[in-house]
Formats: sequence, structure tokens, C-alpha cells
Amino acid sequence: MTGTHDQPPAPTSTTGAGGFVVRALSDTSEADWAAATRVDALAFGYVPDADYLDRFLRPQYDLGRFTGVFDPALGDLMVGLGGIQSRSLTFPGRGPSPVAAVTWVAVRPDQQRRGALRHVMTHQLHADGIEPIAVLTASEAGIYGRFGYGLATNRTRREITTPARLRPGTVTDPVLEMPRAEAMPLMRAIHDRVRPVAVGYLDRTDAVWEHLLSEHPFAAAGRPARRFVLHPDGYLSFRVADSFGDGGPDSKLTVGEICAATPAARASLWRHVLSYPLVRTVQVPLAGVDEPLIDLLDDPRALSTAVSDHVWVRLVRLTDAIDRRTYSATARVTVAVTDRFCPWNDGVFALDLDADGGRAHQVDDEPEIRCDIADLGSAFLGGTRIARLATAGRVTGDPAAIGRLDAAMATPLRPFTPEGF
Ligand SMILES: CC(=O)SCCNC(=O)CCNC(=O)[C@H](O)C(C)(C)COP(=O)(O)OP(=O)(O)OC[C@H]1O[C@@H](n2cnc3c(N)ncnc32)[C@H](O)[C@@H]1OP(=O)(O)O
Repeated sequence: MTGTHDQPPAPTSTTGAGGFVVRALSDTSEADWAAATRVDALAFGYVPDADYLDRFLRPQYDLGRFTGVFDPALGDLMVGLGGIQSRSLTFPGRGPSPVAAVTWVAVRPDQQRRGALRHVMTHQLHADGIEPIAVLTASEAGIYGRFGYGLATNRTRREITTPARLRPGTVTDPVLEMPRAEAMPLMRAIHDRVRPVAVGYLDRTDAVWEHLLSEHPFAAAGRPARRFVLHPDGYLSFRVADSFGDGGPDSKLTVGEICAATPAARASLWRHVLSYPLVRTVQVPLAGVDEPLIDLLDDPRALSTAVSDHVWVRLVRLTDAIDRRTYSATARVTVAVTDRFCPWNDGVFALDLDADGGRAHQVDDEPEIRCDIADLGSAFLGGTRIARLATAGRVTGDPAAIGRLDAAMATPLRPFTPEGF
């Protein structure tokens, strides 16, 4: 059971199954960028807008971290691709640490189910230089489990019938709406304060901010302009679509982001949203599972919540990944880990977890627990309890050992990543 597998060297250009040539794209090649945008547009079914792609997407990426799959039989046509964005994600107790943020996975519709995605995943996850942990948000939830990704954070969609009040006695402060240019540096400073302790948050470069807040017609798609409200310890971005019906005002407010460093900032920004004049519906398309609206509202039934998957986590090298967070309880457990895609993780590991971090090394012992690498990825940010995976039969073994691992990996709040990527 305890195989020792060395990680293979990074493939740069290989001819693999299906006769494909698989290689890293060139960051200086306009042809590679043009081919990538074409494949992406075909796969996602949009009409590419070169101005938008060049100004808001291209600056975010090092194309040298993108993998292209080419078919020599089709004149070296790029049939598929997948990118890695170098980001930093906040881990429990440790703060921000580099991750491979997988993005731009796309295969031309006329070339799908020929194995191009599998080539991309191999090229990414078997590469020498890849970070110990990879993360992604998936277009379809059924794709990435087979590659060892586990569902690690959920997102919620909230809808609130307004006007709605905060609970009596909730402490709030005045807030101020500001033009974008004034709001931007203040929002970035607040995000920089919140991010190091908010598990699941990603760092944002200038290019990422510009993309997230872009009002380019391609991104805005006819929606009303985004607006910004500031509190000294928090910010809110939102849009209001005004409307009048037979019954009177019927405007809709859509929250882009609420980022708060203190409870008073959070309550003040929600108060602004909930009491906005003439608004009857507030929609929050992307909120954390533990965003405490239900605890803030005077009438919790004004709120409806729908939960879906958000960030998937892949522990690329378990022995390196395990120390990227600290643990809520001290535990030593032996775990038989199955990993069909990264065989260096496949084996029995002794995990030593405590408040300072974690260590994992392969042992010959009889395992107390059995699970897949995807299950450890699911639990890694504290978003999925090991105990729950055990009730689903995904984590099996000695109940006491499962309890120790569950207590170690649990976190006070469930993680949230306030963006897709
Ligand atoms: C992180 C992101 O960027 S998410 C965005 C992903 N991209 C998209 O959704 C765009 C539209 N879709 C596509 O481009 C393609 O269909 C892809 C990328 C999802 C799949 O590409 P393909 O080259 O067809 O996949 P490939 O042939 O390598 O299949 C690999 C495995 O994934 C499975 N698979 C492929 N597509 C899907 C899917 N949509 N849902 C579930 N499983 C899938 C295959 O069955 C195969 O499984 P197996 O190896 O266990 O038998």
C-alpha cells in the first residue's frame, strides 16, 4: 500500500495519446493568445471582443503558465487549453500562501471527448514548479473530481424582500457613496486588511481589480453602472435597476460585494442595502455560507438562500500542502490516501496536525482512516467537515480517528472566496 512515487519532471512539449502535441504557450506570442481566445470563445459559446480580452483578461495572465493542446493532423490547430494564474489564497491560521489558480480550461466543441482536458490536467498537475495546492471554480461540477479536486467552499445566492430591517439594537454607523476613482484605493486598502484573515480570499493584482470592476460594454452587458459605498472599515459595490410597476416602485438592487473588517461595518453596509429607497428586491448572487444575514435581519423569513459549489481544492503534493494551514486540535492519524491522478500521494500517511501546522509522511502502518485525496481537499479550508464526508461513506475507518481528524480540520467559520476566476 505504501508505494513511494517520485514526482515526474515537468513536461514541456510532449506528444501524447490521441497524437496531440502538448506544450506551454508563449507569453510573447500573439498567435498563442489569439488561438487561446478563439478556443475559449468557441467552448463557452461567446463572440470574442478583442478589446475587452486584450485590456481586461490578458494582463492577468502569464501565458507561460497556460497549456495548449495541438493536433498536428489538423495543421497544428489548438484544440484545447488550460491556464494557471499565480494567486495567493488565505489558509486557516496561516494566512495567504501561493496557489495555482486553474482557469481558462476549454476545448473546442468539435474536438471534445478526445482527451484534451486530460492532457491539460496532466501537464498542469505533473509539472515540477506547480504550487502544492491548486484551486479552481468549475463550469460544471462533474468535471474535476476525477482529477483529485474536492469541493472545498460553497457559495450562496441570497434574495431579500425589502424594505427589511436589521434587528433592533444593531449597531450601525453612517456610510458614504463615492465615485469609483475615490472609492477604489479605499476599497483596496480594506480588502488588504480583510484578506489575510479571511479564509478563502484571494489576492488581487491591479489587473484583477480592473477586471472585477470593469464597466466595459462587453462585461456590463447593458446593466446599470456599478456604484460604491464606503464605511471606514468596509465597502459595498452594487447596482440598482429602477422599475415602476402597477403596484408602485419595484426597483432591484444587486450586491456585487460586501467586504467588512468589523461587525459594525458589515451591519452598516447591509442597512444601506436593505433600506435603499424604492427597492423591493435585493439580490446577492455571490455570498459566503456564513455571511450572517439571517442573524442580522429582524425578520429572517425575508431572506431566501440557495447553496451551490464554488471553489474546488486539489492537494497536489500532500506532504507539502499539509503545512499550509494550522489545525484546530492536535491529532495524529494514519490515513490511506487514494490518488489515481498524482500517484506520489497514493499511500498510507501519518498525519501530525496541531496549532503550529501539519506534517505528513508515508508509513507502513495499518491505516485508521481511508479516503480519497479529493476528500482531504474538500476539508482543507474547513468548508466541508470530515465527519460529514464520513456520513456520506466517503471517509471510512475508525470512528475515533475520524473524530480526531474532523476536530483538527474544522474551522470557526466556513471559507468564502468572493470572486470567480
Ligand atoms: C476551471 C475552468 O476553467 S472550468 C471551465 C471548463 N470549460 C468548459 O466548461 C467549457 C466547455 N467545455 C469544454 O471545453 C470541454 O467539454 C471540457 C474542458 C469540459 C472537457 O474537455 P474534453 O477534452 O472533452 O475532456 P476529455 O476528453 O479530456 O475528458 C476527460 C474526462 O473528463 C470527462 N468529462 C469531460 N467533459 C465533462 C463534463 N462536461 N462533465 C463531466 N465529465 C466530463 C470525460 O468523460 C473524461 O472522463 P474519463 O477520463 O474519466 O473517462
